[in-house]
Amino acid sequence: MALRRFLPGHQPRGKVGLLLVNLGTPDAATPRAVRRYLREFLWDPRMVEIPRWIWWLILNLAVLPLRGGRSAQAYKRIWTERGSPLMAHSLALGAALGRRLGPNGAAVEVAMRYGTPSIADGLAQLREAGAERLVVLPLYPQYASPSTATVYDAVGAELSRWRYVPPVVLLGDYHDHPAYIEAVAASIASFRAKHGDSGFLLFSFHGLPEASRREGDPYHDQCHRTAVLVAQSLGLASDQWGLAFQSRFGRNEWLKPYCVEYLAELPKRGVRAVDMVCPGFAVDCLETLDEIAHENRQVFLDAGGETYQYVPALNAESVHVDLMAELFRPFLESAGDA
Ligand SMILES: C=CC1=C(C)c2cc3[nH]c(cc4nc(cc5[nH]c(cc1n2)c(C)c5CCC(=O)O)C(CCC(=O)O)=C4C)c(C)c3C=C
Ligand SMILES: [Fe+2]
Ligand SMILES: [Fe+2]
Repeated sequence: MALRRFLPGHQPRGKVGLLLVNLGTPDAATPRAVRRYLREFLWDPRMVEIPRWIWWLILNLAVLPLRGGRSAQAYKRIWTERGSPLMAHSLALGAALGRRLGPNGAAVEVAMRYGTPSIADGLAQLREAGAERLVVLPLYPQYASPSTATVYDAVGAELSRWRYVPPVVLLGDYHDHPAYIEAVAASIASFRAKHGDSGFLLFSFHGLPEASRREGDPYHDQCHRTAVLVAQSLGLASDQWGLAFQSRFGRNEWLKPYCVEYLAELPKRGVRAVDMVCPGFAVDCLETLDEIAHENRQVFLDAGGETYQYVPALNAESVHVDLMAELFRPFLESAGDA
């Protein structure tokens, strides 16, 4: 699909519609709702790149029956009065950004790549709000095909059904954007000022199959770059921080080191206290609140660790709203609004 883009030096004026897109999450912490969510999410060809018929069999005969119940238990542990944390934090971030940028002539909507509110709904809401230009931001600081690019697929598929497609900008990663690095560093510094500094900071990023790195996905390198820049900004020496990848899925090799193995090794190196941070997750979700803050804590303590703290994601904190506003600023300015 050819998207009409804003042209340099020829920016159309008028209201801009900003769409924040996150992954999606089950609408209840029940095996049925979790299976429905996983079926849509894991059937995306960018998620699992093996022949479709083989994957169909594995997904429907093994993954969904086995994982539905287990994941539902995990979701139950983190569920809130406002539903799934990923949804609650994403909506709160979108609302706060809307309050911040509304006076600049921007409408803000939040959509999920899988489930609801859908990308189709989000784009339609922006059109209803009178947006004459659209800017889409996948809420993933580091680019990966199964996270960032699949958002582009879905936006393109929806707009291919529109008669009039306004100018659209698809934003990419912001893994080394100074405002992002500053926001992550500030959030770690303020957490440590409040709760104490464990002396070692472990950055944990969602994993990807190792094959995707060989095939040119920049995700691995972008995660490293983010961690180096944040560590530099905090003035950390090389023995005061590390990087690992979590959430391995299936039996194939994924990006290494694996977070659980890294944590189990740390006490053997004499590191018995660790602060965990997951800057690849814009908002807290199952992967941070359950896997990192809960399950991996036990891994570290069982291996001889003593202190384990999790630094929350940026969520809807004002530092995150500032960051989002900064990423969108060039598009507001182009309309003479900011
Ligand atoms: C099938 C393999 C998976 C790939 C590849 C993958 C990439 C990927 N995912 C995120 C962000 C999130 N993933 C989340 C959950 C999650 N991810 C997978 C699998 C792959 N992800 C599964 C099976 C699950 C569900 C968890 C479970 O059942 O145990 C989440 C949290 C969702 C929530 O509801 O809270 C996020 C966020 C990225 C950024 C990414 C590529 C880099
Ligand atoms: Fe994932
Ligand atoms: Fe996980």
